[in-house]
Amino acid sequence: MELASGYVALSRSAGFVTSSSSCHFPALVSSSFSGIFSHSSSSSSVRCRRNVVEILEQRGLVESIAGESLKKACDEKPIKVYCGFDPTAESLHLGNLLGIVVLEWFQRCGHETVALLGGATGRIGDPSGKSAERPVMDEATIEKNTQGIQALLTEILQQKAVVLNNYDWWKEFSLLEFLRDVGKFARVGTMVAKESVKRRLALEEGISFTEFTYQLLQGYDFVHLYKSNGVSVQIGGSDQWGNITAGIDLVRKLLQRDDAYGLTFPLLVKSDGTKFGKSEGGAVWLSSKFLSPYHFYQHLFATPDSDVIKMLRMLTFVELEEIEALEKSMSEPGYVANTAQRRLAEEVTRFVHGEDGLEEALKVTQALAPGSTTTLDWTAIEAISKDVPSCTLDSSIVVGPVVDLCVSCGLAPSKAVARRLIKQGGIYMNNAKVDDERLLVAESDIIDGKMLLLSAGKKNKMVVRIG
Ligand SMILES: Nc1ncnc2c1ncn2[C@@H]1O[C@H](COP(=O)(O)OP(=O)(O)OP(=O)(O)O)[C@@H](O)[C@H]1O
Ligand SMILES: N[C@@H](Cc1ccc(O)cc1)C(=O)O
Repeated sequence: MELASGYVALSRSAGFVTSSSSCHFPALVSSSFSGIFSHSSSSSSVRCRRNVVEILEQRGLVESIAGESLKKACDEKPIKVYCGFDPTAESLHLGNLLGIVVLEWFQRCGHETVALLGGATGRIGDPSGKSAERPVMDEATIEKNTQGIQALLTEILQQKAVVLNNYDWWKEFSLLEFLRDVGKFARVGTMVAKESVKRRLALEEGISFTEFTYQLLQGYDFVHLYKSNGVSVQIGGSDQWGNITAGIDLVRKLLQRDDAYGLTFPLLVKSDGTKFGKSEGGAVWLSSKFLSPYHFYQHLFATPDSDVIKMLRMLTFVELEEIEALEKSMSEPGYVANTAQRRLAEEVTRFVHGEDGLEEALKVTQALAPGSTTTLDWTAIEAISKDVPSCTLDSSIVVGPVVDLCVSCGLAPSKAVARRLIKQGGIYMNNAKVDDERLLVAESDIIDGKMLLLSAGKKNKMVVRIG
């Protein structure tokens, strides 16, 4: 593992550090940080008085630490920590959520956080963890992606984090200034030895000068944030180690300060060992524009038993004792299947999509459960319509024989099939079984005059909107 010279990499595994409940930064408790050291009413959102690094270690959220005294520094006074996000897509995904969760832990322990948008670095492309050059993004895409990610970070972190964009300082930095003020302090030998560069140099394609310089851009961000915002800690996924230590080196050389630290967390992987990302397809997007809260909830609900406890530790703020009790109960008789998954899905959906998003996810889950008889209202159907096929029909077509409607909305290929399905008890309107093939759909069946839900069998659904 590469090290920023003079720094120690402390690899941790989850769960072996004993907890300390001593109160930190006592002088601040009663003033600007009042309220931080208390338990909130919900057991799932605990404001803690413990050392944030210890908490992260116990939850399996520490891969390596650069800087022996980080833990002590976190005890002494509130510090500022940052995590960067390059705008490589319009939304972040479940893997990126770890960085947000770690920032939130720092917040909850009384520290301050900065979420950095990589408006500049996104134009260069981080070679970390990549086996080929990143495609150059056009300005419009970078702008759209930056806005999408900014909105997401602000929403999830509820305006508690300061959100900055590194384009704001890079756009005014001339090449000459960069080479003289930053480049002069960077050693090519150290840069070439970074894992991200070594791996690419070993391949035929090699690495462009542009991506080779990426570590200096991220490194200088740390210098800038240290100088102008007092940020002394950078966090990131384990693949960010080289960039983070590059920043610590630059802080030492440019600012003659040795109190900059780094902390990396392990990459979140699926049960098959592949990482939650966006290249491998099926990204679990955090933005509801790309994945509805219902589908997001369902992804988490589908976590296998073998991973659910680890995910609860890493992705939620549920207390460890509660998670341990849940783990124990899973092997006991009487355990209701998926209790742990339900808790995971609820907690993470609430964190990402808020109470309203969770409510929507639960409503749709309930309404779409095979054979559900949930009474539907307009908001439930509206929520469902994001997740099941829908069509728009004139009310004159909707009102009339249900058999006709089954055909006109595309749920059944013919009236004969629709009749047979009704005889078999397989057609539902607004989750109520249709038991007479002669049934006429009335105006009153159209919920709020806007839509109705038809189902054929347990899984085939169609939202019919009135156009
Ligand atoms: N599964 C993950 N677990 C933890 N952190 C992750 C995960 N995936 C990405 N990250 C963090 O988010 C940063 C940005 O991710 P990056 O854009 O490099 O790749 P990605 O979004 O995972 O996409 P891809 O799937 O294309 O590799 C990474 O450097 C990494 O630190
Ligand atoms: N390199 C990080 C993003 C980042 C950008 C700038 C920074 O200063 C820090 C982090 C990534 O790929 O996700």
